[in-house]
Amino acid sequence: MGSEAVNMLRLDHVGHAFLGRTVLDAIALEVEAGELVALVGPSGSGKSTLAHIAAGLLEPRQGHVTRGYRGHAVIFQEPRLMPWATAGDNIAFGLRRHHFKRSVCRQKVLAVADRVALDARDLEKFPSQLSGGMRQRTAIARALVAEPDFVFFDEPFTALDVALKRRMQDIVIDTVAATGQSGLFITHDLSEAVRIAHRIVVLERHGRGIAGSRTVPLSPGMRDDRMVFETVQAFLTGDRLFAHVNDCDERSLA
Ligand SMILES: Nc1ncnc2c1ncn2[C@@H]1O[C@H](COP(=O)(O)OP(=O)(O)OP(=O)(O)O)[C@@H](O)[C@H]1O
Repeated sequence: MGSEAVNMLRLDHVGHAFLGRTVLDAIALEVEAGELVALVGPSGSGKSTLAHIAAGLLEPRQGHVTRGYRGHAVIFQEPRLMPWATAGDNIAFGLRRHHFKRSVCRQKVLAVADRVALDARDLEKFPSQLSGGMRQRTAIARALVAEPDFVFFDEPFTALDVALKRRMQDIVIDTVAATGQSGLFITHDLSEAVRIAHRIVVLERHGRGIAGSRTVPLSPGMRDDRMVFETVQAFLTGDRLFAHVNDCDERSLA
């Protein structure tokens, strides 16, 4: 990123506590235009809390959040679709603030559905008639339909199987490359972070602060499986910053 890069998101001295227990302390974080930053750390280290504060869903106890983007969307781990509306209407909900003509809405819904591999018949179905992956693709389409210039991803693919997870990651990689969108991607999966992000920010072992960050070599679309595997191994075995990333994660204890 050049020196002229614009901050799309900036957190200064952000702190938060729940029930008197400090979860985040003196957090400083920046995301530049066109940059996808992955935030990793063990379970309970405060990743979601940080993302929610950054997205304005939670007011921090201390510090400031500065947002340089025009519009953002949030994609959660669960699709959070309206069960009474079809997939097409759920996606169109993402356009509710824009007051487009019906025909324009329809065009935009079809175009974004195509990007996430949902066809016209899928769009007529209700969430209960869709598979888990289709529901999550619908949620992604709803987030992207209004073409936000910043997206918050809160562990969006954790519940998906490996093949589907990959496909979703490819959609994120392609969208960021094609639109110049920026984003903050929360994940506990270092391989996912290495595959999709420009830069990885690591939270401290017991949360609270940021331990450091690393730029991932090559642009996301250029990384093959071998490169991702070798980079993850190098981070885990040769870089102290990542020494605790897999610790204390209840998902790895199953
Ligand atoms: N609403 C809440 N009330 C009280 N404590 C909370 C609340 N939300 C989160 N916490 C606590 O704050 C800490 C950080 O939680 P957070 O969900 O941000 O971590 P995380 O890194 O995203 O974890 P995971 O990877 O398991 O989702 C945890 O100890 C959690 O129990």
